[in-house]
Amino acid sequence: MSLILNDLTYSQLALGSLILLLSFILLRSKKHSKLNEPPLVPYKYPIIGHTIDFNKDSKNFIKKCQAEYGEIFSLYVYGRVITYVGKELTPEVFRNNKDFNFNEATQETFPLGEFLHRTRDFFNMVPKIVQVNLSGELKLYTERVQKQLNASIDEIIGNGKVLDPPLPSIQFIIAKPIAATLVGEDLSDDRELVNTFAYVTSELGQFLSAPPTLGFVHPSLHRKFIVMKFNNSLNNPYEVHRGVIKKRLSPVIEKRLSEMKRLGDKYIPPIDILQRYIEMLHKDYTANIDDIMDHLIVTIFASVHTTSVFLTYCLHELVNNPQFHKEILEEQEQIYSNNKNPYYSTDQIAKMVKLDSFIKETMRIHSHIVSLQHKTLSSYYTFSNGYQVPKGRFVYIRTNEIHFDEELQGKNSNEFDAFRYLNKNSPATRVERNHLIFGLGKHACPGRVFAINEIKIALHYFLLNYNIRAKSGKKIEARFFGAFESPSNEGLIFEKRT
Ligand code: HEM
Repeated sequence: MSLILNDLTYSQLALGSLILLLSFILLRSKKHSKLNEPPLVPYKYPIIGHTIDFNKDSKNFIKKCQAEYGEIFSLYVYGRVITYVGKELTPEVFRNNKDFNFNEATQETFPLGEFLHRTRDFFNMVPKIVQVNLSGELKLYTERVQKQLNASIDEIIGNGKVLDPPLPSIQFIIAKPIAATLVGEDLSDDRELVNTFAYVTSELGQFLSAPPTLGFVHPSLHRKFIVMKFNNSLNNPYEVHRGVIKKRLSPVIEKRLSEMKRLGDKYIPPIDILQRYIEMLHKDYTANIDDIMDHLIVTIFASVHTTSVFLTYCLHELVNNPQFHKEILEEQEQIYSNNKNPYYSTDQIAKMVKLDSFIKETMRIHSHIVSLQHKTLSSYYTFSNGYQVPKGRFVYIRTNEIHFDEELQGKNSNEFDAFRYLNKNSPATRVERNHLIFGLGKHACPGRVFAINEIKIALHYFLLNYNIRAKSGKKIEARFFGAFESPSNEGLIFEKRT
């Protein structure tokens, strides 16, 4: 027994030494770069670098580094040198989309392409379809979204309820109208399918979440580990959800293709995003069902969780800031009483300007400390201030700093001002260098018009129908995991207004 233990200790020691050696080699090779790199903030512990300080209190740590090193600096986190840029250099990262790429960097933490066994450019048509056929044709979907939001709010909250925690219920509420838009209203009545739309992203995220400690050995190992976990675990929630989507959609896709073939020009195509994907991906009315399904899955990943998180933050800020409640509610009541139809038109929704400003302000104050990671693709890139980053370098944006910068945001940037954007020609859908929640530049979120529209309608109904308060009676604070912000689990009480 003691011999076995000794053997084990020896192998652990050997592995430990190997990790140390590899890490030193990697670190030394980085020090020998000939480029004029941004300052690497000094750190106490080799290998670990800034990982602990960064995770313990990202906000203050980044603030301290900014105060000392200014616009651009690098940290050594989980075995990787990462460069962080502030408000001056951020537009350069977005503008130079041949030098920096968001998707390439995201693939390291969430390698969706590898999960689905697809090449990098397989999903290239998704942003265009979302931009042109969803956000660009909002009028086609706006009634449907209202109808389904009404139905899901009624189903989940009805005459009043405590949502504790609120996010899972909000995910369901948001998923139903998105399902109606992506695959049609008939399928959006299928509870199991809507559950899949609602929870596939968050359940997969939880299943794969692990601190990237393997990065201390080699930066690429974490990605390899999660791909292995994704492919080899028996309890991967994705497989269950994919099964549900396949079972429901296969017959629908097959039926549509056969009718398209049979009826030719006389075929009246259903209005939904599934139809757009079928039209783009079929050849002579034959299509690989998995190809179509995976495009849809990528669209679900991009849309449901993001929208649900921000709607939840909006509810929290409504509760946290009662001083704005009366004015916002009055706007909703006025729009409601002026409406002669069962549903609002997009023009009427555009008149909810106070609500729009409130949503944009909520998005401003709820940004991750650093985010919008980009991978450097060119052999090196020289910033306008002369600093250079090598190929492969991850560059993060200091989003929170930008979102609270007084020069960019105006007075009292630390306070919540629901009407900060009112009469400023700055709607929530606009991407600007001082508001990065939807990114910036060529790859800025193409779904933002749809998302803001959905959040607005949901809040409009919530405000008209419920008094909302925190279960604890206290201010609701978001949670932070390192630099990553997530909505509080604090319960919300919805009381039906009479
Ligand atoms: C509040 C909700 C949402 C937020 C906060 C959000 C945020 C973002 C961000 C930060 C990006 C990256 C932008 C960049 O690289 O500069 C992005 C990209 C994208 N989003 Fe959204 N998004 C939301 C909702 C949606 C919805 C509803 C859809 C679709 C129905 C969608 C589809 C996409 C797609 C396809 C991309 C990739 C764009 C590209 O690579 O060119 N998003 N989103």
